[in-house]
Amino acid sequence: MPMSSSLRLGVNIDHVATLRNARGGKHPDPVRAALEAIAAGADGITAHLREDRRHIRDADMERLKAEISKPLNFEMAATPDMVRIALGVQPHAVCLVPERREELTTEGGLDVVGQRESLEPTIARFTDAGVRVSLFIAADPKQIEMAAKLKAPVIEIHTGAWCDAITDGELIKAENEWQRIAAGVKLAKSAGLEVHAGHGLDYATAETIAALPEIMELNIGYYMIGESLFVGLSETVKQMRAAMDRGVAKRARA
Ligand SMILES: CC(=O)[C@@H](O)[C@H](O)COP(=O)(O)O
Ligand SMILES: NCC(=O)COP(=O)(O)O
Repeated sequence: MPMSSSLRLGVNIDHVATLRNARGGKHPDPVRAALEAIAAGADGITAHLREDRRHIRDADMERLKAEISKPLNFEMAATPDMVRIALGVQPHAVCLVPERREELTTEGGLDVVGQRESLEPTIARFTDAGVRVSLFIAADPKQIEMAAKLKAPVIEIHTGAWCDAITDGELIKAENEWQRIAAGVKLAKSAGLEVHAGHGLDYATAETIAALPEIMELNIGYYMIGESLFVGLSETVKQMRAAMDRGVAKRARA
């Protein structure tokens, strides 16, 4: 079995839809991208149905559910309308994320401490419907402890601040963010949570974070879709998988 079998790669195809929507037509098709990513070795597909529908649309989610052979991770804000849509699609999992309409991208983690009362029944509804719930949170001990109390089986740690600090050359900030992530994933695992991570990852950061033995899944999109313009999506999936393998190999030596 390849080393990376313990670390799943979820490919986020949102930004194929961004490109499609730029001309209002059907090309490029995010479902075709999902099928190609799976053929190249992705373990699952992630797609974010934003309230403003800036990229993925309702019909994309329905087609993804019908056409892909691997688990669909449906990212969404925990609003009543989105809960209704997701329950209709019946994905393998939902990942509850914060959303602000004016943001360029998902800027931070969900405040599960502040939103405890509204999240509790939402998590229960999905759990009762057989849909796994993941909470997209910062690597903050209070948020992680609350996620465990809310009985969500999975958390996804928001890696955006760490990745941005690296890109911006802010080395002290990057190191602080990394220490927070490394401590957070340990705490989460010890609290019984399955730990995923994602946002802003590229080959180098995916390799680094893959070395943390607590992490079971990485969800990666924007960088991969960008890279695929140059080398194709299949090759990008293979290169990302190779980067993750290199990280997982470091687990064994740690
Ligand atoms: C929640 C998350 O990290 C991804 O869905 C990411 O947000 C990709 O979509 P956007 O670029 O629209 O934020
Ligand atoms: N949940 C994170 C995700 O799906 C991908 O984020 P990004 O790689 O597009 O930033």
